[in-house]
Amino acid sequence: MPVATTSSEGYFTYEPSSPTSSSSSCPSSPSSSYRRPKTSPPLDVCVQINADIRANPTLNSPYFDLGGHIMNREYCMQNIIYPDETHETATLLDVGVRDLLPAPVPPPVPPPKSRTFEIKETPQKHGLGMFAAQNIPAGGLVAVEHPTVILPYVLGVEPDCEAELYAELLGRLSASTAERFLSLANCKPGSSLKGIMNTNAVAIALDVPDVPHAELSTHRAVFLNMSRCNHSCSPNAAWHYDSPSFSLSLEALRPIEAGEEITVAYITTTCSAAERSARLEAMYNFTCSCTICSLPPLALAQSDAARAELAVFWRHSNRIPSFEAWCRDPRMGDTVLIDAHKRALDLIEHEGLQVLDYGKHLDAIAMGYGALRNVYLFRAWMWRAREARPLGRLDAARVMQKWIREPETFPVWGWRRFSRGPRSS
Ligand SMILES: C[S@@+](CC[C@H](N)C(=O)[O-])C[C@H]1O[C@@H](n2cnc3c(N)ncnc32)[C@H](O)[C@@H]1O
Repeated sequence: MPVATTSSEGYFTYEPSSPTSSSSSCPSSPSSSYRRPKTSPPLDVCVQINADIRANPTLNSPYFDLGGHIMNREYCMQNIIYPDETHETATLLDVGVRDLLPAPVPPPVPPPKSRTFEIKETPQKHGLGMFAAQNIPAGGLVAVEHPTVILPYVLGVEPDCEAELYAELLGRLSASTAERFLSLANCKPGSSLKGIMNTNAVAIALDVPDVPHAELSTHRAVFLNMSRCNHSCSPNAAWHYDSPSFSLSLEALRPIEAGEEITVAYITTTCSAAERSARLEAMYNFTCSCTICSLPPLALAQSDAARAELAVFWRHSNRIPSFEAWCRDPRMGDTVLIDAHKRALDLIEHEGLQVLDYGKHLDAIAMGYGALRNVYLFRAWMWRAREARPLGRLDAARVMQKWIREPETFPVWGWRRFSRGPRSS
């Protein structure tokens, strides 16, 4: 069993303990576990990390307290063994999280039947990237993959310990997998394994125990293929993590042509180009040269304005009424809600931001026409909403198909009773 060395300085120590010290429900290799520190980090470290974590909406942890958090951690390293043994995952997890991993790990979502992507050099010298090997329709599955390495979002150890833990984690992978891992990009050359982890990590949510000072559900996962996706501020694909099958899927947000680069968004795409640039520089050490960021100044300012408008779309309850309020209120125009969603769709399509609630706007427009009992437009927009569903979601597609055939079975059919609009049924 690999044994980690003990750090004598700093606010954390970790020591190997018996591999049988905690039971695992997950099929796995022997584990090594590390107890947590006896002391808290310096106050300034706590204050900074607490502020960052509390302010990060993705982490959903507004009361995060680093001191309490790390005192309650007991990390363990363990490999996940898959039924078909075609993949390996080395994990560094809090034992409470490890015990909640799916057992047995099911196979991932079935991968596409034919080769959908290839990894090759990008013409813009962004290193390697993922490219479509065939035409992929909107909602199509590009790839599906188990993670190779998983670790907590916040690893409460001092830098020396961290480097040792990463090295040990890598040592748990086979030589060929470790070699592929080491060939991944590193945006902070010189920072070795930590740099590779941070450059390539995808945030995934794992189940965490419901206890005080629980581990954050957000974890960092590195993938050998998916982590090759480069960033775009108008991405044509998005990652989806499926917790039960322990796999990450990559789905097309709009049609992708054979040979086109497959891109995802590393950061929030609705902030201004200047903000995006600052974040990408700080986190990934590159200047974005995507089609949007390369626009001339006037067009870039218009893009910023469009994105700012989209960012607050759902927050403007005074400007955009709720569906129920619109259905009840005869003083509101028949198309006020529909027009607002159509405007958002136009902005999304212009900006290439299908990553933002594209399907939700289509659903809302179809719902609006359903409430107005406009059979023709209801069918047309429900068709578009159905087409925008990821291809694998067969249940949703079937239900929508039924509504298209029999509009009066749509749950909110005719809810806006005082409509003066066209009524075709
Ligand atoms: C997760 S890796 C992506 C794959 C990487 N290109 C490779 O060769 O493995 C992230 C790194 O790719 C590069 N990169 C990604 N998107 C980029 C973009 N839009 N413009 C320039 N470089 C980019 C940056 O060096 C970044 O640190």
